[in-house]
Amino acid sequence: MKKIILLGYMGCGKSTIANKLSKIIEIPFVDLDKKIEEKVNLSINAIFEKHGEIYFRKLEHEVFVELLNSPEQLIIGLGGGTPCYANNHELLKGDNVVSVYLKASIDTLFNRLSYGKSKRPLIANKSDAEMKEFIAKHLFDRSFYYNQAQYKVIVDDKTIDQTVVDIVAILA
Ligand SMILES: Nc1ncnc2c1ncn2[C@@H]1O[C@H](COP(=O)(O)OP(=O)(O)OP(=O)(O)O)[C@@H](O)[C@H]1O
Ligand SMILES: O=C(O)C1=C[C@@H](O)[C@@H](O)[C@H](O)C1
Ligand SMILES: [Mg+2]
Repeated sequence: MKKIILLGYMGCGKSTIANKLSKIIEIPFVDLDKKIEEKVNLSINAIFEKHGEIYFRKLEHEVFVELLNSPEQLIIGLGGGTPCYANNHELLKGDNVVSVYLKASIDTLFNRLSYGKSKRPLIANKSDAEMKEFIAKHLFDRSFYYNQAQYKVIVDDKTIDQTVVDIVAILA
């Protein structure tokens, strides 16, 4: 059974969209960030603080591969950086997955990330101007990896339901 993978920059809506999609198509949703937190019993913030980003990226790769190898059909919501490390982008192209990039503009990401940024260690301490500049550069650097997904859905100006409908159409 194919795994459905949702990917994209922090705040593009992976968790929100995957939760809704999961209810509609009745396939369980696993959030990779949550799975990592459960595995080591630490928040993502604490993992970055205590062990650093390199440790986090190794763990992220391990947990991603474990999920891909699990026997159940799953929707997997990746972390914002997952495709960009440890050759994880190669795993987006396999026959055993359907991968969907939720593509959001810099403005959409900035608006969505302005709420609750303290939980996202990469932007937690940035001012609004710094954050916008950071998102623009970071998104540019990451786009190559995100574009390795098999499908792309533009999420700007769409409601959660509209984006879910677009993904259901891809899966049909
Ligand atoms: N149309 C929309 N589609 C998806 N999310 C939306 C939409 N409008 C607003 N949001 C909000 O955007 C915010 C970011 O969404 P979410 O946390 O699902 O992103 P994410 O991609 O999982 O981020 P992260 O990579 O940090 O886990 C949430 O507060 C969500 O409610
Ligand atoms: O974009 C990123 O690199 C990250 C996104 C989050 O989902 C978490 O996986 C973590 O905060 C790193
Ligand atoms: Mg999320």
